[in-house]
Amino acid sequence: MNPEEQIIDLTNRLNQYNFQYYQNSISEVDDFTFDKLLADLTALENQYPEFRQPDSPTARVGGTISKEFKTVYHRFPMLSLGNTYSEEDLIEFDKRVQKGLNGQTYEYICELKFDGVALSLTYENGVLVQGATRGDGVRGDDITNNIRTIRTVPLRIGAGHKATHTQPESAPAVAALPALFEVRGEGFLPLAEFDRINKEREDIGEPLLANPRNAASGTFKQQDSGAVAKRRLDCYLYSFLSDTDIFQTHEESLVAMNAWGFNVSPTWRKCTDIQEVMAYINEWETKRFDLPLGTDGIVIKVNRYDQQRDLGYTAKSPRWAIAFKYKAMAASTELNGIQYQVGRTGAVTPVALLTPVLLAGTIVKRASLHNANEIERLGVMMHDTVFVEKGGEIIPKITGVDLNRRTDKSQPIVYPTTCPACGTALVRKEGEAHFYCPNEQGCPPQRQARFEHFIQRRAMNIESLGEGKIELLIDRGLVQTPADLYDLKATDLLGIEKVFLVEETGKKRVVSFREKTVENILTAIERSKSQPFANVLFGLGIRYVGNTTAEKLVDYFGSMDAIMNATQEQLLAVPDTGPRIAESVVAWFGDTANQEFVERLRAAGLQFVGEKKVVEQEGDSLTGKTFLYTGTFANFSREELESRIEANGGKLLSGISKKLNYLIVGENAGPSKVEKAKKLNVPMIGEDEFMAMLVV
Ligand SMILES: NC(=O)c1ccc[n+]([C@@H]2O[C@H](COP(=O)([O-])OP(=O)(O)OC[C@H]3O[C@@H](n4cnc5c(N)ncnc54)[C@H](O)[C@@H]3O)[C@@H](O)[C@H]2O)c1
Ligand SMILES: [Zn+2]
Repeated sequence: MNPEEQIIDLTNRLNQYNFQYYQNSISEVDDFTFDKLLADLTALENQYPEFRQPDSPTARVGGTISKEFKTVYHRFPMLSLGNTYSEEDLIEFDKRVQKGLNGQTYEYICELKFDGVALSLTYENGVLVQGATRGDGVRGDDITNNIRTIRTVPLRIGAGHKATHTQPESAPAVAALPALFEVRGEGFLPLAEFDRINKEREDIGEPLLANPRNAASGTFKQQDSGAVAKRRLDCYLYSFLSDTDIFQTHEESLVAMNAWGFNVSPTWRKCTDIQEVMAYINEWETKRFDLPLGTDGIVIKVNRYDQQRDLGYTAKSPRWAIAFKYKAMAASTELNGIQYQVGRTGAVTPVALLTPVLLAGTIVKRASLHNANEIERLGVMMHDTVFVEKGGEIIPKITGVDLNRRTDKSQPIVYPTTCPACGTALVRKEGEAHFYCPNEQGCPPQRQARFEHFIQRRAMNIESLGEGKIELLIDRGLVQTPADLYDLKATDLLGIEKVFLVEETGKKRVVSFREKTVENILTAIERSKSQPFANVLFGLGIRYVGNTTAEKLVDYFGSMDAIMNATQEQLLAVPDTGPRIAESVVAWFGDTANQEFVERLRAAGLQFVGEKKVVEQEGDSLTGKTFLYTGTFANFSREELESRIEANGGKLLSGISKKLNYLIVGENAGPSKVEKAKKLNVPMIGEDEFMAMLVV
């Protein structure tokens, strides 16, 4: 390729990566590769400015705005940051700052570079009035409703908010706040929350989220803020902007924001020279893994605002700041074996067993390999030397094979064709990454996991049976299915015990049923009979039926019998229920073993009817008509709108199809829905027209 072709090629590739990253929350390459390509393009453009493309990613903030949200213009542009992976570049940056400031003294503030999504929050008279994404830097998406779900974001400043941590310096009083100001920060999904969501997804058979950053970005872009609230997003604020300057330095603004109740990470530090910056970088290289969120580097900012102004901006980023990015922590070690774990839904997950190696401060012995495709993609063989990396995630992953160190010892990995636990031939459905053991009733790990699912707090809440006790009951033949729990008697349990060998530590652990334990367990089992129906439905362990779906099904159908007898068609009418869920529910209740299981639970006295907000029939003016809505309404909340539709005999559909009779269009309607409705000639009505239909 000649330089021009190279420039065009790089421009197109980077624009495509940007599009996937910002629009679809997908990383097609890792950040290091992306940054390297961008640096290559910058160098080429400097050398051959005549070939530079008008849509070059080197001069623009990478994001875009989306059609689903209202577009808002930023009062102050939201820029990117220059970045580097090397200390030499940092020294260069420091020299540029020194030169730019003509010999004045200066200080830096170092902060962690939080790996999430840039957010801008606008406050008017102390009240949060707008929350937006960075978008293309000039315009962003208005995601105020989603940002309001973040508990640490104050909706009003000054009213009863406390600093998240104490700082020695004194901060200005809230009274000093200008009537209009903006704070900026990084929205993120805490690692523990990311883990929790993925466990839950694994539990109900959903594909796992790739990493916390992309998960956060995807979550902020969801239309349903109720769903957003369920993922406990968080946000660290790191910048304050207003028309009138109330601070002289960045440091003052951090201290004040914290004092006013904004969530400011306490990890920042003032550094008087670049050596101190280096020390900060070294200190946080491994310490950052103890933080509750993913970080990918540190940000260095000139402290004084007047000096920031003197240094100014490029088209894309401030000259007074730079990001130093850590290369992903990698280590190489030998792959000794693969453990194939069978989950509750029968999905087989390979886990790599490694020669223990030190990585980012912890000893790593296991790494995730996801599925058979991943093994193939990596081209990894048994006894290969592999690279393990710790990125934003908690579990390290294998990122590649050191082919230079492959020897005759390396053996192809033969993916099992039968279940490692029960020997049944594995199956793989079209379009699925996992192999499954279809022996749902008889496969021991599946059975065990079904119990664990059933007893969890959000299902039947019999957690006193956790930690090896279920295993023991199964072992002794006391229970086969969770329904058997309801037949247990004190005399069955008293005195049984088992000694487990804990693999990790090599120590023994005794699980025994003493009098007190037995009493607790039986009480919890008895109490579980009054757990709400939605918990029971979730506890059944139907694939794809998580908590939220269970609640929606219960709200819609009201009883177990109605759900058992529902056709796919009827299930599809439940809000947010697609064909995948509908099929899975019908298939599950069609199985005779499952039917018997359900009947035994009924006999045991579990709740089979929803504490239904019984929709009181108001009339039948909407009978036979189907509805869907988009946007927000002056007279109804979403819930009210839904119940009014039902109360008047109408049906809510989950998506736009030819079957839809009316799309009710509110304020801030989703343009994609409107477009689709137009395409399919679905009549669109406003709130007033809908209200008129109710009265008829
Ligand atoms: N893998 C991919 O396909 C892909 C594609 C596009 C972008 N990217 C990654 O994203 C980067 C570009 O994104 P960018 O333009 O947002 O730049 P950036 O993420 O490197 O830096 C700017 C951002 O840093 C964030 N930030 C975190 N902590 C901060 C702090 N303490 N102070 C100030 N800002 C802080 C802010 O959100 C800010 O917008 C690339 O360098 C690349 O690493 C990756
Ligand atoms: Zn099996």
